[in-house]
Amino acid sequence: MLEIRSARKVFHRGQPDEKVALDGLDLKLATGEFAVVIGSNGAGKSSMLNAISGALVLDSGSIVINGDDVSGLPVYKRAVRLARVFQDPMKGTAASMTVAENMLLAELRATKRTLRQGLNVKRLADYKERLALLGLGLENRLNTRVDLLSGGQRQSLSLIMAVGGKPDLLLLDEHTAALDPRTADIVMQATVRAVDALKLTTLMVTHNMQHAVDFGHSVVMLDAGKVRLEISGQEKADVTVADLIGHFAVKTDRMLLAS
Ligand SMILES: Nc1ncnc2c1ncn2[C@@H]1O[C@H](COP(=O)(O)OP(=O)(O)OP(=O)(O)O)[C@@H](O)[C@H]1O
Repeated sequence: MLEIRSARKVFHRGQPDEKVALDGLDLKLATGEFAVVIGSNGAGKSSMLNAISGALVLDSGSIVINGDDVSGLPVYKRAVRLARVFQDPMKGTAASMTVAENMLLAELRATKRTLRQGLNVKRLADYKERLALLGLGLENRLNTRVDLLSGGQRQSLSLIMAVGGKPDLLLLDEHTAALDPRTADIVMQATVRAVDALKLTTLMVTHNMQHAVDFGHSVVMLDAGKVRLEISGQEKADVTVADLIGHFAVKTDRMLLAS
């Protein structure tokens, strides 16, 4: 369960370039809910994810995960409970380590164990099985350094590492945006399988309206640091790309009228 309560963040307060990134944002996600977050550039999507992960300290408001207020916790303490996959395939993995070593690191981080428990036969078999589900041949590259993988393979590995520890919350930050369409599709299918199988509470930010239509239980549209629209249930099942784009268009019309 995730609750964002009246989150507010202003950058460069009182200066000519003041920016209100989060303007009293409220959002509630039930355990196991998969919400897709959309919104125009500057709407506050990244700021919201950063506020959840602890990378951004709120001016006011709170972040509650499974009933615990984590607002005062630093990034590394929240990292035990949540996992994040970034747009940049370089961000989620350690380049100079092998695929297997990266998976071990992710496992140890999630289970709070020490590095003394190394790569054993059982672990390697488990990693192989999990990687095989991606259909990218990564299961045969356990000893390959990650910087030798393609962007798509690397991003897929980031996803597998992120979900391996069954986090309380999964944050997907435009995680398929830098991939070619076929690889993006593979990563999205793997995402949906993992989220469904592990019943992960998930927030996925995307600019891809087809993904917003096709995936998730709900769509949340941010605008100017607030939730502008929430669609779930039958309404979500029936929504089209044109409907979603229409909501962006209303804003544009409003802006034109105001100018
Ligand atoms: N570190 C920062 N310093 C100053 N302003 C910032 C900073 N981070 C974000 N902002 C501003 O806060 C607002 C929200 O930005 P944010 O990056 O959260 O939007 P976004 O919805 O993720 O946009 P995009 O789709 O372009 O990634 C914008 O006006 C942005 O310029």
